[in-house]
Amino acid sequence: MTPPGPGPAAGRAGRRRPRHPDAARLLAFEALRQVHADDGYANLVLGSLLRERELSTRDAAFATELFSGTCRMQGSYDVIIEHASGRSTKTLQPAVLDLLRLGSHQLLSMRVADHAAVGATVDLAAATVGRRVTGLVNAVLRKIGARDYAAWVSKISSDSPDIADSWDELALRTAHPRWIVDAYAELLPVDQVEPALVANNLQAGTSLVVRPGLAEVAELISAGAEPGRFSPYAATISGDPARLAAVAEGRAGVQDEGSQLVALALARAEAPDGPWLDLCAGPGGKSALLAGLARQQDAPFVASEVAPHRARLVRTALRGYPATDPREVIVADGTRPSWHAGRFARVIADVPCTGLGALRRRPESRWRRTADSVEQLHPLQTALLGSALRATRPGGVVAYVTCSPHRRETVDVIDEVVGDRPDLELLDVPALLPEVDDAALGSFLQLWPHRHGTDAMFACLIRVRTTS
Ligand SMILES: C[S@@+](CC[C@H](N)C(=O)[O-])C[C@H]1O[C@@H](n2cnc3c(N)ncnc32)[C@H](O)[C@@H]1O
Repeated sequence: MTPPGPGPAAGRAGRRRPRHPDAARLLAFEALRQVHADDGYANLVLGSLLRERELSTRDAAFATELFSGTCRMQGSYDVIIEHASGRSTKTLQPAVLDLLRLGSHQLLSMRVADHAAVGATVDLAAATVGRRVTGLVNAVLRKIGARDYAAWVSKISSDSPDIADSWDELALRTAHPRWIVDAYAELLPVDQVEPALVANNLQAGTSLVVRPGLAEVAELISAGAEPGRFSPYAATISGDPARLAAVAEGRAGVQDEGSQLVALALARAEAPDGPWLDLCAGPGGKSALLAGLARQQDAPFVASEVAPHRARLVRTALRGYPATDPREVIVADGTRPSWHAGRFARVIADVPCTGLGALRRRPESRWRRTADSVEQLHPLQTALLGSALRATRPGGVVAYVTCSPHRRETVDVIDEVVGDRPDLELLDVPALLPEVDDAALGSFLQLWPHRHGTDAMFACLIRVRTTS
């Protein structure tokens, strides 16, 4: 990628007269400030700034990589910035820290020449924070540029008393907080921990889903998409999916294949006739697939969501289905249901979770979440699963789903809620998805980006027996 930016004079960045910052770096800086100062979501912030600024395709691609990559790598860059500056990042003005992170990403992870990375970041510092910080930014970035990323990791690992073991070194090298490395190490064979972490740093492709009964994969393929790997409803595409008529008309949408597979498993399980329920529906990806699958079985479908604005997104996701009953999408707290116990034949509880399985799509989230987030979510996850089970009729099936592989959000919740209750039976999820290899965690499904190219979705299917 050819970087926008200053010419050779930038090598004397500290002394020369600053230039106007280029539009791509300015956008990346403003987006980063919105994420850090205003708690914005990286994908939403970036999308809205790109729409507002109308950069050229090349500049938009540069700004996207600079911003998203900086968000993803920031914890490791902070360690490098502390070493290079000899001070804690807590003593730096937050906007200056963001400038140093952006400069670090250009120096250590993008193919931007050192003089251009330093010079353009100094220009950005002068235009945004003020000339008084340009000397500091220049000096720190020059030190950082003296080594490549691997050399910084090995220097810090060998110098630092903070780096206690090889997991710490792996955390620094792959830019993950240590608690996430520990969670992965508990879940995976030792030789797969690094590939799994590395996969979180790779760009996820755009995966599409066709709404059953409204479009066929063949239509997407004839418009330039490739067939998906596992799901019969999936296709992948490069470029803007909104250009496809099926997507624009709500007959297809963007959805990771992992999400498709867990919905498919629920639809394939044996269950009595009767209505289906999505207990935690917003923004509606799984609802849109399940609504089509339910229609194929002549089953009524209800999507329930606690947040009104997310319920509106569910309605939008379902807009392709003709004559959708307005009662198909309701706003309700799934832990205090407004429906009778035992009403539904199939229920999906895709509960709020840390999203540790979708880190490749949410660049900032690994640094925002903490080990405490996992504990904080646990009571809601168990309450929602309990509620899903109460909503299910005898013989019916509940899918408990997370886009996190963390044990506390998956197996521990099942153990706690299902335990050895004789009225509940765990179904073999991988057996319902024979097209997917290497995804069995006992009777549960656990997908992984490095194995399946999907998000790390977890799914458990539970049948409510007729008698206890
Ligand atoms: C992981 S997301 C669901 C994703 C969705 N199934 C999809 O595929 O698009 C979890 C959802 O649960 C909702 N939620 C949180 N607490 C809830 C509750 N008590 N009752 C119902 N929904 C809840 C959140 O607002 C969020 O939209």
